[in-house]
Amino acid sequence: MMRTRPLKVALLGCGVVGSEVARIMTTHADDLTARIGAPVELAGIAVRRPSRVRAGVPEELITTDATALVKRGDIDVVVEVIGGLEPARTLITTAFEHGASVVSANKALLAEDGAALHAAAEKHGVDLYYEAAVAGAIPLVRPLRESLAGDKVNRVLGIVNGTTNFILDKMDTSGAGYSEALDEATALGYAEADPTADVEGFDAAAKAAILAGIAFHTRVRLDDVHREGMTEVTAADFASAKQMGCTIKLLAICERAADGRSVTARVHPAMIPLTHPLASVREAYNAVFVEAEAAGQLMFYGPGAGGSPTASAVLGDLVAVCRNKLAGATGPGESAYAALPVSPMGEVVTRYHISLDVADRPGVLAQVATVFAEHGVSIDTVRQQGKDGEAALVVVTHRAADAALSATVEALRRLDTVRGVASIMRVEGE
Ligand SMILES: NC(=O)c1ccc[n+]([C@@H]2O[C@H](COP(=O)([O-])OP(=O)(O)OC[C@H]3O[C@@H](n4cnc5c(N)ncnc54)[C@H](O)[C@@H]3O)[C@@H](O)[C@H]2O)c1
Ligand SMILES: N[C@@H](CCO)C(=O)O
Ligand code: NA
Repeated sequence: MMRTRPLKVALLGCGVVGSEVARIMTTHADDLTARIGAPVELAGIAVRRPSRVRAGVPEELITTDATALVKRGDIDVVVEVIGGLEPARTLITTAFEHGASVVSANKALLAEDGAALHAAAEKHGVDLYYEAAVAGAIPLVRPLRESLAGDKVNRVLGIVNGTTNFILDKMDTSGAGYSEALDEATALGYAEADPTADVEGFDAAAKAAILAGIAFHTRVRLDDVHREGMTEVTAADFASAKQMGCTIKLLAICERAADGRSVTARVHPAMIPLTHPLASVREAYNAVFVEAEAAGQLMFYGPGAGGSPTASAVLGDLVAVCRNKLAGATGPGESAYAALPVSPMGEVVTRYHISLDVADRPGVLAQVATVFAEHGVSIDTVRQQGKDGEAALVVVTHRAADAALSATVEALRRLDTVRGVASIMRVEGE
């Protein structure tokens, strides 16, 4: 039966995502009402700069006092699309204290403080939903939290940052250098004025922390995620990748250890074979593989950023939390009962592609091979190309602990016959 008293929604932030949320709430009001079972009313929109013209956004709803809006007492749901840690954290907590459920797109905050926010939501009997925080429009948080709640997820591997995928794709397909590709990403509106969070891997690491936490029923924070950005990937790395039948992607990888007793989460550039489905994820798209014991391998693909796709995920959450409100219930909260330790990067088992500039004389290859053997790292392939008394030596290893692989590289750097390490890249997806 349809309820006539509307559910009241407060929107915090009216930028790229918020303005699309307001637009869709207005244009699709009838459908949203039918799907929820009650009308939803945009009761207020908190902004920082009220003078900015926002096409289609009802002017009378605009306020600069976000705190007063969430404290009003008649708000059923707060949609937080401001971003950053503060004031978002305090506003969300205040919303819970005043009985409102919260829908947020804020991966930085959730990766930093998810546990405390979930606890606060639970204490006040309200929901905290955040599908938009990971991979934009792609349904991933709720499939992991709900659809796969009966399975055992062993691995989540994917491209979760659109800006960096766009840059790497340009470098691969057009031979552009990093800064040229970044300029194009900025001109097209993918990269922000300060692209640090994207290119240094912070954005992807926050998403990896959220995904690992849900997938492994374990608390994983941003600090637990090993993070390497993509600013040092060069055209030479792409040339090496091509020779191996690979491309380079910035990957987020969350894994359960083989013995099941610990987990790892990491973000770094890696070579993947061109035959791997992630290799064909182009431009600013995202794609995530989930490997679960019973389900096998699942792939989620789609637009991971942008106002309208991200608003789609926010609206999906809004419908869900409104339905819960009407039912007098809440959806699933934090599930961290497994409490598995998060192992450091050194314990991750992976493969390296190492390109060395060496002296081209007898015994050098044997010397290099000895360093690998001394660190217990087994070599898969070696390729050598000589020119003018120097040679480029490309070694691809078998799987070994990351600590042993990086110690091998350090020892190689100390050899007189090794003139330089031209590129080191992990190899994934095989
Ligand atoms: N843009 C995307 O593609 C995308 C995708 C997924 C998730 N997100 C997340 O969505 C959130 C919003 O992102 P965005 O791209 O819309 O950012 P944005 O910068 O375009 O919008 C944020 C808005 O919040 C306003 N704001 C700042 N402080 C405020 C305050 N105290 N009160 C009210 N308003 C305030 C800003 O003026 C700005 O207009 C972030 O958490 C972001 O990580 C964005
Ligand atoms: N800056 C992010 C936005 C989506 O979280 C990206 O490029 O993917
Ligand atoms: Na999503």
